[in-house]
Amino acid sequence: MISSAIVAGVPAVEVADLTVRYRRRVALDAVSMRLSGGIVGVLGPNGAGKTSLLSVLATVSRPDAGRATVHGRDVSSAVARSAARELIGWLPQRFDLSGSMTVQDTVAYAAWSHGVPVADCARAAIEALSVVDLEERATDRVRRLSGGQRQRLGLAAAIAHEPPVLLLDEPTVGLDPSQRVRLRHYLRAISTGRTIIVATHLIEDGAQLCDELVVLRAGTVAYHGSPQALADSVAEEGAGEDGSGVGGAGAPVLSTPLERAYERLVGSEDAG
Ligand SMILES: Nc1ncnc2c1ncn2[C@@H]1O[C@H](COP(=O)(O)OP(=O)(O)OP(=O)(O)O)[C@@H](O)[C@H]1O
Repeated sequence: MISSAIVAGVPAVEVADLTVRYRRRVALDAVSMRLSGGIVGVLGPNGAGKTSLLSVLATVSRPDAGRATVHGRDVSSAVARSAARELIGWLPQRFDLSGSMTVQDTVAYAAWSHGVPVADCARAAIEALSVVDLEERATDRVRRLSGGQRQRLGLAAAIAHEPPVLLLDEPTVGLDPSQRVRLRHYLRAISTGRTIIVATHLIEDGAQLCDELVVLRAGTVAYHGSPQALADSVAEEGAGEDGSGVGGAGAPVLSTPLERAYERLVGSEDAG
């Protein structure tokens, strides 16, 4: 499905003046961006608008104004939405899995619900499970998996129909450090030819996983560019420091230029 969806010159994701409101609260305020390939980290503190952005792209919610397209398909138009859905893999922040289903059936069902022919679903499930090293658990009931394994199962379910665009909302939350490293490794392994958008409040994800960063602050784009360029924006100012941190007594220790640049953009509320 990846290659057939990609049209030369059409960005994988395009968002123009996207606005999302919840009553009077503005969650996204005329946000615009174009994304084409690689792993994009959408960073920002709590309430910055990350989930609101991903929910619109995932066709889960509709914007109040503006437009969003995935490989040219308008995700907010009733007509184009179902076509867009087949191009998108979506791993929400919280998801329910039936504990009584087997691991393989869970992924096969996800594949079928995204347009994979019934005859191909079992194979698609095993392929997706092998990406996240869960193929040996294929016949186990979901209830027997650990939290980290469930997260990997969620990822397998999101990629089983081989979507060109993956939307992952806080995929590393709740994982221990070694599981976070493992999940990032899986994401890197499947990133070729895809656009993977990872909403996270962990600057560590941005530094270790992402090719590109979009930093949201109060529903607006505070930064869009490479992690390196963001880090460079404060690196020179840090000359003379030993790199061990900033701030006085009681201030958080921010040890890398990227952390310091991010902190400068979003304030001390959440530096990862
Ligand atoms: N269903 C809702 N009803 C009312 N307000 C909401 C709703 N969902 C989100 N909001 C508000 O919209 C703003 C953006 O929320 P959103 O969940 O998109 O941010 P976020 O960056 O994903 O935050 P977090 O890191 O906490 O998940 C916040 O002020 C939030 O309180």
